[in-house]
Amino acid sequence: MSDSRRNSCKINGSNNKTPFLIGVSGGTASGKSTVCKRIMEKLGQVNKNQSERQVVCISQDSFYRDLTQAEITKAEKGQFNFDHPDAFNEIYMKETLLDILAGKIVKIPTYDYKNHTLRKDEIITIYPADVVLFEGILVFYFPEVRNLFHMKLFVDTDSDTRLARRVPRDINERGRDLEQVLNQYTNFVKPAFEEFCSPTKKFADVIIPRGADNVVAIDLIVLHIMDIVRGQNRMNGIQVIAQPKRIK
Ligand SMILES: Nc1ncnc2c1ncn2[C@@H]1O[C@H](COP(=O)(O)OP(=O)(O)O)[C@@H](O)[C@H]1O
Ligand SMILES: Nc1ccn([C@@H]2O[C@H](COP(=O)(O)O)[C@@H](O)[C@H]2O)c(=O)n1
Repeated sequence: MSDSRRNSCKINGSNNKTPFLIGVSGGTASGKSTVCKRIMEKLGQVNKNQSERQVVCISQDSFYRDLTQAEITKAEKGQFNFDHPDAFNEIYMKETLLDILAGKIVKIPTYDYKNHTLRKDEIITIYPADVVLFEGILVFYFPEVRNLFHMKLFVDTDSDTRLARRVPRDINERGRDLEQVLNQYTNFVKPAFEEFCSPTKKFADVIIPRGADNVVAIDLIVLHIMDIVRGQNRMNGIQVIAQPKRIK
């Protein structure tokens, strides 16, 4: 990220500052969303509505590409590879992040895991924020996306734990059955993690072992975010809710 991109820029006649953009990657069910939630909680953002938030979180799943009918039929049998980079719309992802960095208001569809489609009727509006978290399995895979982040976090949770979390989540929340979840995991999720996601760990600035359980790491990250945002004189509404314990 060049210094010029970090600095204030003039968009639509008003002075907007570039949000601090944080990428959060890690394998499926490693705790990416939970880590983002903890960061937002500690920055006092959770009980605010979207337009008032100074810290917002976006999922890479909103950038899955539209599937053909034949691909949807495969997906319904657990035979479509959602863990391969080709499953994503890289251009839309990059352009959206560039718009966010330019201080524009962006509208992003939510993702419907039951039907394998983007929910164009359920749109999240992202208003200019001080800090934007972008989480997903392959957020560091695409170089032009990766290079946009000011800070890169990798949530490192062992694969047994991740599978043990994914099975009940996919059955209870994503409308899958056990056989489908295990087949998809064995045929696509695990091999793609090893080929595409795990190698991107080397790009991370901070690796968070054990995800949201790692309170020390999350507190340090929150303090760093505070320092950066404060240094840019952009502390409009952020306040730290939980200060880390100091060593006496
Ligand atoms: N530290 C944790 N301890 C226990 N369960 C967790 C923990 N972190 C996440 N989970 C659970 O595991 C599942 C996946 O977590 P999530 O944060 O959504 O992962 P990801 O965003 O990486 O897919 C969710 O059901 C979540 O509640
Ligand atoms: N229609 C879909 C789309 C994605 N997946 C799986 O979701 C995983 C990514 O989300 P996490 O919250 O687990 O990071 C990814 O591993 C895909 O396999 C899906 O099953 N169906």
